[in-house]
Formats: sequence, structure tokens, C-alpha cells
Amino acid sequence: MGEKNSSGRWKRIGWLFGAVVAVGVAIVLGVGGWPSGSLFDGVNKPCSCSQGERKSSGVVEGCCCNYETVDHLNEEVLHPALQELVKTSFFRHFKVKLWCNCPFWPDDGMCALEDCSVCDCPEKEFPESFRKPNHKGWVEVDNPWTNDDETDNGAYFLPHFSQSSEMTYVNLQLNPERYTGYTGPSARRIWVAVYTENCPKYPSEEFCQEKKILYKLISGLHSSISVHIAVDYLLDKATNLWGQNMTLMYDRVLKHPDRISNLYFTFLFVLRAVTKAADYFEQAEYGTGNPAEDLKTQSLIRQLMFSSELRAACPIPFDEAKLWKGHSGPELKLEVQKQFRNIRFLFPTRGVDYQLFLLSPTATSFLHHHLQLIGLIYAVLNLFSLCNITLHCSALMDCVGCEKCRLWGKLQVLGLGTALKILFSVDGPGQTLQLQRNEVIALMNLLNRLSESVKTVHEMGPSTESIMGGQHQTQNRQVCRLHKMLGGSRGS
Ligand SMILES: Cc1cc2nc3c(=O)[nH]c(=O)nc-3n(C[C@H](O)[C@H](O)[C@H](O)COP(=O)(O)OP(=O)(O)OC[C@H]3O[C@@H](n4cnc5c(N)ncnc54)[C@H](O)[C@@H]3O)c2cc1C
Repeated sequence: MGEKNSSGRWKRIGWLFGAVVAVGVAIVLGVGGWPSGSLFDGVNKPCSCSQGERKSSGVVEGCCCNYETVDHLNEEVLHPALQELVKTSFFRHFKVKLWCNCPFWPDDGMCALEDCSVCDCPEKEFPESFRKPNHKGWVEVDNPWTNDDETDNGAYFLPHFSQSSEMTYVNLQLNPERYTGYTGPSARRIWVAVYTENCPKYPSEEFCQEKKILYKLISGLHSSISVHIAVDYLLDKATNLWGQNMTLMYDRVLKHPDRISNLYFTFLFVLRAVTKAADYFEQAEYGTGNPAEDLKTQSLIRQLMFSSELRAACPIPFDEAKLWKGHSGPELKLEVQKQFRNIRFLFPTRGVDYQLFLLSPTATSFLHHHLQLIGLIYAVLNLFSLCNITLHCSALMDCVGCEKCRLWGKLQVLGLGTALKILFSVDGPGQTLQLQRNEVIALMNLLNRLSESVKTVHEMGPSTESIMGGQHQTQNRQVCRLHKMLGGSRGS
């Protein structure tokens, strides 16, 4: 009898507790929703229990090839050739300025790992021919899509690594793009600045293809960087165990169909630039003083440029001829061109040190919170010729607070600028393509990085999605069940 009473009491306590929890849940739902980032993230959103993830198939948006063809060509032709090409002496040595000050805010970002620093390229290691200014096929000409702060104005050889703001050579093979532990507000601030200032995501219906390109290119590059971080991740610092981080890959890329689509778009865009300039690349010289290796480089270039399989299956990966049409075409091109460079402010002004102003903490926080307003003020100042606004994408890369990330950030932005130049800046009569050696090294390495990411997404995507997506769906189902139990039709 006593036992029965006590079990009844426990049951009553149980029900009471349940009711309190349910009321609490209802209040939270009714008032403020669940804290973000929790299991219940989906409760306030339309309940999407029955919707599966959209798979990437059909034609890649904005391009002329479908996903299946891209995966096949990448697997069979592009990836193997590019992997070999970037190892050659010509393509593995990249010239870069790694130690410029960030012109926008104090350099506060750091990476958690020691090996995020870039290792030296000894003087005797990089090709002798790189020191000569006149290398057949490669010229130091300006690119309207980038500001050429990455050229060394005739100083072809600067052996000392430590000179800030000087160019140096880096062996890319010794400094792979991978997880560095560079994260938090500093890293996110760069991406936010790129997306809000430079490459906004336009509503899909409202804007023309031309205006959407920059966003897609940057987003595709961002996806690719995230894939590389996920594939080569420090899983256990204590034992120095490196491997794949599936959760990261799923959360940052695979569960976002638009980010996958943008990755494929960027890959096809850059591929089109490379194949469009095929004749130029075939004629150019890849000499490094090692005849056997130089022959191999030349042969790999031909293999890539004139692959019959590529030409048959995907002859025009991206059709740039459709763009910049109509009487507003040239204006539009200038506008988009400015946007790509639309990062850095140079102020040759009347004695006012804007750079110092921008570096002060108060100004940094003001700048951070009032980007639009600041943009407007600068535009007005510009109107009255108080200052000139010139913008460098690369300058924002100087704010990347980890050397290795900065190296690859700079290289890949230069690669994108080179692709834009090939596709959009040499189509008029009498215009001939001229490229810098460093631009081409950046372009091919960018294509290789994208090719690796596409391969990873293709190969690991389905298994990662079924594991992570399964977990995600279970959580989602639990949320929906709870949602229904509470009788809520909120958001659904
Ligand atoms: C130029 C650059 C190079 C970097 N290189 C490295 C590196 O080599 N190794 C390394 O470990 N870290 C690198 N980082 C840092 C890394 O990219 C992330 O910023 C960091 O890991 C923190 O990630 P996060 O989850 O905060 O989201 P982030 O990747 O910082 O993304 C910020 C926000 O952007 C949006 N977003 C994310 N992906 C996309 C996309 N594909 N398209 C559109 N929007 C998107 C999301 O809203 C997200 O919250 C680099 C950062 C920069 C700016």
C-alpha cells in the first residue's frame, strides 16, 4: 500500500515535471524561440521534415555543362593533369607580398597552429629564369580586374624573406592549403567584408547574370577553401593526427546546395578562361633551366588545353559571349570590374592619414558597424575630389591574419582576376591577350584547387551526406514531433 502510494506520488511528480517542461517549451517558443545553434534551431522555421536535400544534378547554373559531365571530365582528364602540372618547378613557385599591413583594422587574427606560417623558399631553389625580366610569353602588364600591387616593379629577385612589403617566392607544394586553426571573428570579418562590400548576393530574379557572377565566384572559392580545410584537418592536436572532418565538410558545404553549385560554377568559369587562352598558353615558355621538366610542363599544358575528351563533352564550359550585351554592356562591365577591386581605399589626399585613422580601434569598430555610411561618405568625398577611391581585392587579403591562408587567399584572388581578364578584357578588335607569369601560375593553381574540391564533393558528398544528413534528419524529425505535440502550426 505504502509502495503504491509512493509510486503514485512519483508519477504525479513526473507529470508535474513534464507539464512544467512543456509550459517552459511553449513559453520559449512563444516568446523568443530557441537559442540559435541548438538542436531546436528548426522549430521557429517552417517545418521541413518531409523535404530531402536537393541533389546536384542537371546543368550547372549559369554554365553550359552538367554536373555529371564535369565530374567525369575532372576525374579522367583535368584532375590527373593538373595534379602533375602544379608540381612542376614553373608552377610551384609563386611570387607574393606576404607582409603588408592590413589597411582596414589592426591585425588581430591568428591561427591556432604553429605551422600556419609559410616556409622559406631558399634562393637556390627557385628557377634562375624567374629572375630574368623578359621571359617569352609573360609580360608585366596591368590587369583591369586587379590592382597590381602584386608586381614587383622590375625587382625580380628579392631573396630575403623577412622584408615586409617585399615580394618573395614561395614553394606552394611545401605550403599546402589546409586547416590552420585560423577562425573566429577575424576570419569571419574578412568574408563578411568581401560579401557585403564587394560581392553582394543579389536576389536571384532581380539582377542580370553579370551582377551575380562575382558573388558566385567568391562563394565558389569560399566553398573550395572550406573543403580543403575539412579534408586536411587536425583531428587530434595531442597526437598530431590529421584527417577528414566530415562534420565540418557537411556543415559548411554539403548541406548548402547553392554553395556546391557555386563551386562547380567557379570551376567551369576558370576552366573556360584556361581553354579560351589555349593558343597563348601553348606558345608561352615554361623554361626553368631543367630541360626534362620543362618538356613535361609543356606537354601537360597541351594535354590540358587540347584534350579531345574535354572539347567533345564540354566545349564551352561557360559562355562569356552572352554577357555585356546591349548599350549598357560596357558600363556594366566597368561597374562589375570596380566591384571586384572594390575592397581597398587608397587616399592620396591632402595630408590626412586615412590609413592611421582606419587603424585606430574606435575607427575600426565604427567602420565595422557603419560600412554603408562610410561608403557613402567616401563616395561624397570622391565627388568633391577630396580623395580617390581605388580598390584592391588583394588588399583585403592583407588582413587575413594567418600567413598560409593569406598566401592562398592572394593566389586564388589573383587567379580569379586572371580568369576575368581572359574572359572579359580582350574581346575588342586589336586587343591581344598579355599575361604575367605570376598570373598564370595563380590561374593554374586555382584551377587545381577547384578541381580537387569538385572531386572531393563528388566522391565524399554522397557518403558524408547520408551519414550527416541522416543525423540531421533524425534531429529534424524529433523537432517536428515536438512541434506537433505542442500543437504548433507556427511557421509551417
Ligand atoms: C581568404 C581566406 C583564406 C582562408 N584560408 C584558410 C585556410 O587555408 N585554412 C584555414 O583553416 N582557415 C582558412 N580561413 C578561415 C576559414 O575560411 C573560416 O573563416 C574559418 O574556418 C571560420 O569558419 P566559420 O565557420 O566561422 O565560417 P566562415 O567560413 O568564416 O564563413 C563566414 C560566413 O560566410 C557564409 N558562407 C560560408 N561559406 C559560404 C559559401 N561557400 N558561400 C557563401 N557564403 C558562405 C556563412 O554565412 C558563414 O557563416 C581563411 C579565411 C579567409 C578569409
